[in-house]
Amino acid sequence: MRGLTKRYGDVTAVEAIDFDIVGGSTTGLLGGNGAGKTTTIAMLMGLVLPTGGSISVMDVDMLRHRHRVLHRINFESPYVDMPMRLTVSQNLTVFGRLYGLDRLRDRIAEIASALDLTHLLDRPCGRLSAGQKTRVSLAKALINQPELLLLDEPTASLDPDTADWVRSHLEAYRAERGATILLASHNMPEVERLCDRVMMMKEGRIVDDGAPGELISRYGRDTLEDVFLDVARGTGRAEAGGAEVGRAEAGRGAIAERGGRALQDSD
Ligand SMILES: Nc1ncnc2c1ncn2[C@@H]1O[C@H](COP(=O)(O)OP(=O)(O)OP(=O)(O)O)[C@@H](O)[C@H]1O
Repeated sequence: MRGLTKRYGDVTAVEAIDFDIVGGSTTGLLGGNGAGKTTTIAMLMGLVLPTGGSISVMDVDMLRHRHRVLHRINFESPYVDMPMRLTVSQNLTVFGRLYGLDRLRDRIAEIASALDLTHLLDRPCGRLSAGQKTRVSLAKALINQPELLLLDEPTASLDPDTADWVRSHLEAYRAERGATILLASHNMPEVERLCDRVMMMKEGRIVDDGAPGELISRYGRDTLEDVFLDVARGTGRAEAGGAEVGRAEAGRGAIAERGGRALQDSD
């Protein structure tokens, strides 16, 4: 993404953000409510048109030719319901056809088995529990074996056991397929576990960027949750003038530098 901006009338949801994501990595997008995470992901998928800037996914200009790459991408969010009256099987069939998959019956049987959904295939999606719905959403998100998987709070409202199960499945999928994952989450232990790198968003900007361990040490904290609170509240070592320290420690190129500048600007 380069200079990516989204304005809704007077509200600037995302402001001139730039980032690259390395193939095969899992990147976390963190930020408080309204920071711009969902808008960023929606622009990546082409669901929301940016006000300015550019997006390239797997060398395809998403704003001009997204149809060339959408079949290699998928998305999951518990906030997006599947059609309620269709059964699990019907829903997966619809999405599988949208992706133009061959041998769709076999693929549905395979993914249903992997996600423990076989006994639910004939049940309408509106009659599933939250955890079951999440497993169906995940099946939909993986049906085309995406190379880029976009996840918006994939474990929100799940019990700890089901959430752990979903995380393990995501880890296994990434390891097996070498997939690239972008994950917006408010769950810090989840981000620490899954992500190689974290981008911190605040008021539409990326204000810091690094591996979870790097951010924790840069802010002089014990957990990513503490770092999150520092960024959200504008407190802590890096926010209180540590941007230079952050840059020097990071020394990891343009994005970390931009994070530092954004912090200085907001100071
Ligand atoms: N369709 C819309 N029309 C107007 N404003 C919008 C619209 N969608 C989002 N916004 C605004 O854009 C900003 C960013 O919202 P966004 O949903 O991207 O944040 P978020 O980081 O995903 O938040 P959350 O963690 O609460 O889901 C917010 O101020 C929000 O009110």
